[in-house]
Amino acid sequence: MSAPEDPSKAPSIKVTELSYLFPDRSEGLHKISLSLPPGSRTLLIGANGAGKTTLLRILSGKRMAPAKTVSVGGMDPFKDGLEGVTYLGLEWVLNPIVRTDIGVRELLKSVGGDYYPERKDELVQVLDIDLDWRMHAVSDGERRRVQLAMGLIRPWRILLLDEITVDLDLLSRSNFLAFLKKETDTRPCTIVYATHILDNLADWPSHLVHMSMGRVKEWGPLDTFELSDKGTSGNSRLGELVLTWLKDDLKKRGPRNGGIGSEGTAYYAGGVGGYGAETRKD
Ligand SMILES: Nc1ncnc2c1ncn2[C@@H]1O[C@H](COP(=O)(O)OP(=O)(O)OP(=O)(O)O)[C@@H](O)[C@H]1O
Repeated sequence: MSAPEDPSKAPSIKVTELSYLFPDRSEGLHKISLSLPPGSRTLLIGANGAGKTTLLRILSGKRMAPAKTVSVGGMDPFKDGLEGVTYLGLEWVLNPIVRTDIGVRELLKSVGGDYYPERKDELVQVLDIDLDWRMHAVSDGERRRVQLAMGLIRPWRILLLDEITVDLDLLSRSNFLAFLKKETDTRPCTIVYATHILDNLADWPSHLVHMSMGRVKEWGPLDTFELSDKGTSGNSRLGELVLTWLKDDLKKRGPRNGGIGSEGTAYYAGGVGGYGAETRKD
């Protein structure tokens, strides 16, 4: 067994005045600055469309940022094609191989399971995976657990997670988050996790980043945020804080489509061609 590595040697993430235009010239990110220390676990929070995926894709080197605006472990992720950065997002989730008639053992082997047998065994246990499953015959959540094991077997230095835990049941997700926390505590690695699900997350992050409309509105270590007194547990206090952020962001953004909804359009009861989810009983 190799000697344990020093967690303090983890890479940091530094973003300086980063603005980003999409190919259609619309603005994706506006003057973002962040400094996430080695070994940090950052929660990236913001409404749909806030810019979380855009930022994560830049950090992973999948999109090019202007020179000197992004440094991951001292390198430019796009130019230097970073070794050790794992980005797990939608494209990765949609990889069709995980829907074919293939066994879990074979899949895990194909992503380095034999090179990292201890990590493989730990992930199989943490994610409660049956090595005899065949991927065309598992549930969505079981498939996602296998995918997570596949993505995490190689010992990454930076992990960028773009809400890929939605299919996990509460216990699997909780075990998974505990595993990630242990990783940052015991080896040099740093995590940024974009999520809308705050269950069991109160004690997880070291840092919070709040994004809205392509900007970072506030960020910093968790203990610098004032958590609401309304919730009794840490979980609901984090939830209250995020709810306040999102309501405020929505108010600042204003209604879409010139506010036609506020002029009486029936969104739910009947909605578009009776597609609405709510049923009026009167
Ligand atoms: N290729 C593109 N060209 C133009 N605009 C885009 C492109 N991709 C995304 N956008 C827009 O940029 C904004 C930010 O998108 P992004 O995917 O980063 O949001 P997000 O915070 O990850 O949202 P979600 O929580 O829904 O995943 C959205 O308004 C989206 O419509």
